[in-house]
Amino acid sequence: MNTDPRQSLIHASRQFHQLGWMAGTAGNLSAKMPDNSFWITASSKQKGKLVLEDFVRMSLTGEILENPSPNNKPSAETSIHQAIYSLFPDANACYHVHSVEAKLVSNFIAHEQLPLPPIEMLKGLGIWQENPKVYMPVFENYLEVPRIAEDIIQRFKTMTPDVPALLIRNHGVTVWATSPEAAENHIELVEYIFRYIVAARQAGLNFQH
Ligand SMILES: CSC[C@@H](O)[C@@H](O)C(=O)COP(=O)(O)O
Ligand SMILES: [Zn+2]
Repeated sequence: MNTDPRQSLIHASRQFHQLGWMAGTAGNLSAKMPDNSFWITASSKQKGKLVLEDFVRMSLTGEILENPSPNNKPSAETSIHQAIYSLFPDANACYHVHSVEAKLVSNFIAHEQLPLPPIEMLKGLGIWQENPKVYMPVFENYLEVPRIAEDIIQRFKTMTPDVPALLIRNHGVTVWATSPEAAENHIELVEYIFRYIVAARQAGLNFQH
């Protein structure tokens, strides 16, 4: 990460908005600067129309370091981005979107792990086994977002997720990666996988591990 990532975040946000994954003000994106601070979308901005002023630069411990517009507040879900950066030091970008499919698949299981289909796309998420049996962690959704962040920290202290992604039930997906471009790729891959899971269920296919 050598430069201001905001243009990459604006580009990704517009793409995701057009795909229906960041409808209205839904979702939030962040990416780190070389000094380990991170730019994150300001809360309640329309995600199809972001401009450079619609971001806040934060420290990893949650202080506002730079705010181009006095009315900006950091994303309501900043604590989740902080949790990801503290757990995964190689993560330089963290993207969170709200697709219909992410919400649907989070309801296909009652427990904490969603089985993923053994499809080729998993390679893009770092899974190179034949017929892999891998899962995506699912967290409960709470109105109080720091409670979700705390659950993420507690669970990932004792287990490493199979893929760099997590679902929040009835809410959306969060991915992390070494760069904004890689995070955009991860979002596209997990959303493809969610669409596949929904379609497989409609077709009566069962790939439970
Ligand atoms: C459309 S409301 C969605 C919010 O509650 C939240 O889940 C979200 O993703 C966006 O919150 P924000 O504070 O704008 O980053
Ligand atoms: Zn959200």
